[in-house]
Amino acid sequence: MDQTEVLKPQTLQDLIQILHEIFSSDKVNVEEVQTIMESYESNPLDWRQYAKFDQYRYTRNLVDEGNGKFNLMILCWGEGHGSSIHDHADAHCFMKMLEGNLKETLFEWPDEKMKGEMSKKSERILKDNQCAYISDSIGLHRVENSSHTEPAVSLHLYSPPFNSCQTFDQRTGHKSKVKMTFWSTYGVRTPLASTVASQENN
Ligand SMILES: N[C@@H](CS(=O)O)C(=O)O
Ligand SMILES: [Fe+2]
Repeated sequence: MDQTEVLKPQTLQDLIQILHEIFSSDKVNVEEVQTIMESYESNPLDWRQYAKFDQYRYTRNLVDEGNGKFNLMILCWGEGHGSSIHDHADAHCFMKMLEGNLKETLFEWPDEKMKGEMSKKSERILKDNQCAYISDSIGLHRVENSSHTEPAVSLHLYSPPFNSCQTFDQRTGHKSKVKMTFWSTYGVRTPLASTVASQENN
């Protein structure tokens, strides 16, 4: 057993340091990462500086760039917020609950030749400190905070990092490529002006 497998991170900073050690090797052991992420007991004092919500949709807030090996981010889900059905660009995706609950619905990849309703594989509720794992070989998912009264906060690790993915229309299976952005980086809100300006220049 590696040393990292027996360490329990006491803080988010601790967890980040352990993740750096794990990912410095070329082979990722999915179970090891999942166990370490699950063993961190969420303390809002560790992460509240990153937890920035939007009124209309879930936000993605970058916490650490993992020496180029992974992106670690905090996602903030207001009441009723949810994602589209999407893939994960051939990356490993770990998703740990920091606060509240999220519903994850798994879907099969649609058959390119056959249009029609996408098939649901399963669904589950992710709760306190639980860490889920998904990759494109497992399938596609939609994530939702179905609570009308409680927000939810989750910690996501993607390796290798990516900034676009595909989203899918549940009724037809039709896919589109979307760019993903950060609402904040290292606790600082992404300037809106820079995005607007660069779009105007194109
Ligand atoms: N993969 C999604 C979040 S989730 O629904 O798993 C994202 O990075 O925005
Ligand atoms: Fe996802």
